[in-house]
Amino acid sequence: MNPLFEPIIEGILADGFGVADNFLSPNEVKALASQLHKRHEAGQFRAAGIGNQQVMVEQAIRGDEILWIDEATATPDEAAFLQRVGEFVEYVNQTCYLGLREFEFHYARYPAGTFYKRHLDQFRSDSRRKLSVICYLNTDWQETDGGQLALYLPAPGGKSEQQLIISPTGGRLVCFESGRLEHEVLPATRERLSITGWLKTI
Ligand SMILES: O=C(O)CCC(=O)C(=O)O
Ligand SMILES: [Fe+2]
Repeated sequence: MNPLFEPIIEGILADGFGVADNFLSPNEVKALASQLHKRHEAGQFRAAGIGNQQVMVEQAIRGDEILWIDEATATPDEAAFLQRVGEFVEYVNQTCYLGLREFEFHYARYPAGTFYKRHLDQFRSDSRRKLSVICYLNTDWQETDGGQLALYLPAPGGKSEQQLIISPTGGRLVCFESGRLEHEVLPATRERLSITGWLKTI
């Protein structure tokens, strides 16, 4: 049993989502946030898209900028992050038989005031996306900073759905079934940083 990964798996099996508060250490959070900022200052980020919409339409839906993390150009800290994700994938495959084969991750930077409206992560009809993973890189995040992840949990038996609110606290990892849980990023009053990705089948 892996004490870091097991609670995430148990959460996914029981509730459709799992949370681990110390997936990254405070030092790892700081190192990755600083590399995110360096890459952002170097002009490597692009406005995130949602398909073939116009930019104005897209900004009304999501306001983050992203940069895909490429193994070939990864810094040692980024490589260490991907390595831990790889170990998690292996663990999921041993315990859940989801048949995960690949993963893809990007940095996301939400400038103050931006958000991502309610959506499902398989919107591009990429049904290979099985699990969505988000890891937050925010040091000293306060309740009043906003920017929470809202998960919409379908209630069984036609009862009304439940909204679950999760703060983007540094080091915290959230994982949920991509095709099942609608979710939303609420507006934040300060810059909000994360690494987001998908664990996929072939
Ligand atoms: O950053 C988050 O909390 C969620 C991001 C998200 O939903 C996405 O990138 O698809
Ligand atoms: Fe999403």
